[in-house]
Amino acid sequence: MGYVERVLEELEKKNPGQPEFLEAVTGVLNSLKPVIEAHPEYEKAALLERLVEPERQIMFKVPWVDDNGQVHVNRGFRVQFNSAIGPYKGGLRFHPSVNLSIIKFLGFEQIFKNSLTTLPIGGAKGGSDFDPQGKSDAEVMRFCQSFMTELYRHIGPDVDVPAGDIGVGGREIGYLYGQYKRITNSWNNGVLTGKGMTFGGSLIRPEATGFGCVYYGDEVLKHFNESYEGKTIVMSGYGNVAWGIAQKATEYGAKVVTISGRDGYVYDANGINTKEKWDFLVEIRTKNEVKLKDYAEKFGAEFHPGEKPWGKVKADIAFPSATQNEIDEADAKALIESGVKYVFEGANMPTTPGAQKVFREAQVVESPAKASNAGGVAVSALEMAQNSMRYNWTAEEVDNKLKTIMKDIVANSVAAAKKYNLGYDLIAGGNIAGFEKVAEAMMAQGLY
Ligand SMILES: NC(=O)C1=CN([C@@H]2O[C@H](COP(=O)(O)OP(=O)(O)OC[C@H]3O[C@@H](n4cnc5c(N)ncnc54)[C@H](OP(=O)(O)O)[C@@H]3O)[C@@H](O)[C@H]2O)C=CC1
Ligand SMILES: O=C(O)CCC(=O)C(=O)O
Repeated sequence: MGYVERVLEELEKKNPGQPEFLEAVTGVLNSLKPVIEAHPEYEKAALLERLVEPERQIMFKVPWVDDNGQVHVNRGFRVQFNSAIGPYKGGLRFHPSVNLSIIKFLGFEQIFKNSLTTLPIGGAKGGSDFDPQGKSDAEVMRFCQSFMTELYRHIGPDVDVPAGDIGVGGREIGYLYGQYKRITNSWNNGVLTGKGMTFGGSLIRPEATGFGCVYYGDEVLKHFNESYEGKTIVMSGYGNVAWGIAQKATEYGAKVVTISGRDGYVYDANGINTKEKWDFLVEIRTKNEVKLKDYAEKFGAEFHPGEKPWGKVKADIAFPSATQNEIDEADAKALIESGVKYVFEGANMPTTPGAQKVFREAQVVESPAKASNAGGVAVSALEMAQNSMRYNWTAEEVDNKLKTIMKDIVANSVAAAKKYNLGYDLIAGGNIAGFEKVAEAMMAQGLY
């Protein structure tokens, strides 16, 4: 049994009931095998064992009161996974499915994603099983205040800098940051990223993950002498990530025809291609009374309740942008039959290992989420830089930096795969390029 297999076996024993975490680690470690073989010193230094164990895992209770005076208790998490290359950095997810396995998988992925950005940020993730959907603003505020009343002692501009993820957008970040400031009596270099533009937020951060994903795809398409012009895109989600993808892909000449949520998907044959439609996505996300089916009614599109968008319409490119494991083997086969040749991942780990195998065998080009959705955290790091400088860059300046970062991520991933004779393998290349920097930093910093 090789080093990687032994580490995976031990990991499985130590982490029962954490399928998402095991899935993420297995995917990464298997693709690192050529690197591990080339570096026998890693085994002696137990580098992989140290890499898969979070530096710190914090779990706490979050009591809050609803509008009727009823008290509820949710569970809060922050997993500070790896600080080898910078302060812990990663989003907070508020969603009923949140548990330790999901936060650990996201935190583990974040280590390599943050490394790929080339910026000095370590990996972390946090969140709660609180569901902001259906809650009033006042309830969301009280929950955020209670959550931060514990979290504040574990974060700081040089320690850990949280941001948003599913269920945590500008509103939640505002409430969390307000409570942080109240408790600490300090602006503390912004502490959270994704803040509002009037209190330290960076221009382009709301769009960054989606824009970055489209920029990443553009580089890949160029490699195959193709472009977005005239292509049809199927996409899941309608949130922060999907919103940015719809805008930028439209600007690049493609037509995005689907959005989706927990309750089904919408097919808009005319394309999700106007400011009015993009603004409506924000309304679905932020207003309890507006739902996906209202989009269909308002814009003359089709709503398909209870269904996923995969393989239902002819398309060239898929951007899964909702949640983990949302494309399984059957979905992958359906996507291939519908004509899809490229899958650019907006969501974290949206394809199951079985789906990845199907894509690989059919020579569908797939990006790993940690590379193609790194634009969000990259602009978060630019927000940290602007906050430290007490200065704001223009939207154009931030967007240009984002484009360069995404271009470099593709180039570095391709080069890493080439170095190990793996061909044009964006998944292995992304994992290897992200890992190499972290491994070097861990080896240089001694045992910790
Ligand atoms: N925000 C960011 O900057 C970044 C986000 N990501 C990843 O992108 C993905 C989307 O995040 P984001 O756009 O920020 O989140 P949002 O909360 O803004 O949107 C989430 C979207 O996903 C859908 N969704 C959530 N859970 C499910 C589910 N179980 N089944 C089907 N649809 C679901 C939501 O629909 P509904 O409301 O109906 O559930 C909604 O459309 C996540 O994987 C996140 O980790 C990655 C990098 C950065
Ligand atoms: O902006 C950030 O710090 C984190 C974004 C995020 O959660 C992610 O990249 O998955």
